[in-house]
Amino acid sequence: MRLGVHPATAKPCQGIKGEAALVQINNRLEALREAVDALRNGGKTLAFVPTMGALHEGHLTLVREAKKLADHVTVSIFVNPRQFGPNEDLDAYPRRLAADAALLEAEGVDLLWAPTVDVMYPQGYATNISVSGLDAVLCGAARPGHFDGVATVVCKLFNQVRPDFALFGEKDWQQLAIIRRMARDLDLSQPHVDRIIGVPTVREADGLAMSSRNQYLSAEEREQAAGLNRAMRKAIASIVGGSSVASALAALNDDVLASGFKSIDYADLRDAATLEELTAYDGRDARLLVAARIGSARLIDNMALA
Ligand SMILES: Nc1ncnc2c1ncn2[C@@H]1O[C@H](COP(=O)(O)OP(=O)(O)OP(=O)(O)O)[C@@H](O)[C@H]1O
Ligand SMILES: CC(C)(CO)[C@@H](O)C(=O)[O-]
Ligand code: BAL
Repeated sequence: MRLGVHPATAKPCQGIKGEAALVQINNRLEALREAVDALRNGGKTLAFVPTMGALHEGHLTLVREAKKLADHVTVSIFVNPRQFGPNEDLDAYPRRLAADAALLEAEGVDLLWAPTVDVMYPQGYATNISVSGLDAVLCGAARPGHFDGVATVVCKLFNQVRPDFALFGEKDWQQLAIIRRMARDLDLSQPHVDRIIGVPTVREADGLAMSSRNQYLSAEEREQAAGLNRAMRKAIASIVGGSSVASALAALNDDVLASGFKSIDYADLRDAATLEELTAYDGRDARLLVAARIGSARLIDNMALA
């Protein structure tokens, strides 16, 4: 297969076997618009998977689900500076556009949008989207401004790509809740909030949630990192089995630290939709959400209670 890289034009090209190749647009918004119009021609539907690249099976699962939902699939790769804090890993974040494009082409993705920072935030850019309330807890508390950056870039990406469906991983549960809230509050129609689809977390064989940031782990840390999900499953079993939430979370803290993590940002039981903190489990749709640091990585995970 051969990639069709078209920074300045939106015309699809043919792969060497005659199949439509991935069209990659690195820059021009006008070219993106033309490519999107071409895909939508004749009433065809479009599903969109926004990413920051360094693609793994979690991302590719979103792509495969997207293909089931719509005629065409667009993926974006953009490491969004506005969602990184001043001391976070913006510079270290893995970037490997060519390898990512090859993976997407092999999955039959139609269009890859990989804008530069200047295209996304040109000189004079001044607008911020803030989803208040949902962004004050969990990762929002630990990473001030992070979800403003996410909401802002996702809103821009939605306007650029104008998809019928957008797919996000449940691994980033709070992000998904915030994006749905934004889509509802702003009356977005492309996509409509009901077409923002959450895809269950894809895990390694030992339970670790796949994440681009797992690459920061040494071999020893990678083994230890499995302790996070193990401790979560134990805590869930103990809450569902009747233990108090406080005692289950205290044991989870101990277990996660004992497995090699150096600190825990949060470990909470929360209402799955409102993210309200739950001090007792009353049978509602609840999630256990955890963020913890190991080596130079900050890993997150969440699971349903039932
Ligand atoms: N293990 C996974 N299972 C399902 N979806 C995932 C998984 N990992 C990431 N995603 C989803 O892929 C999309 C793009 O995520 P992103 O590019 O930030 O990757 P990531 O692996 O989450 O990276 P990070 O290390 O920044 O958390 C998001 O919707 C995210 O929730
Ligand atoms: C949704 C997203 C692509 C916005 O930059 C990012 O937060 C991510 O990859 O989860
Ligand atoms: N997948 C979450 C993006 C971030 O941590 O910035």
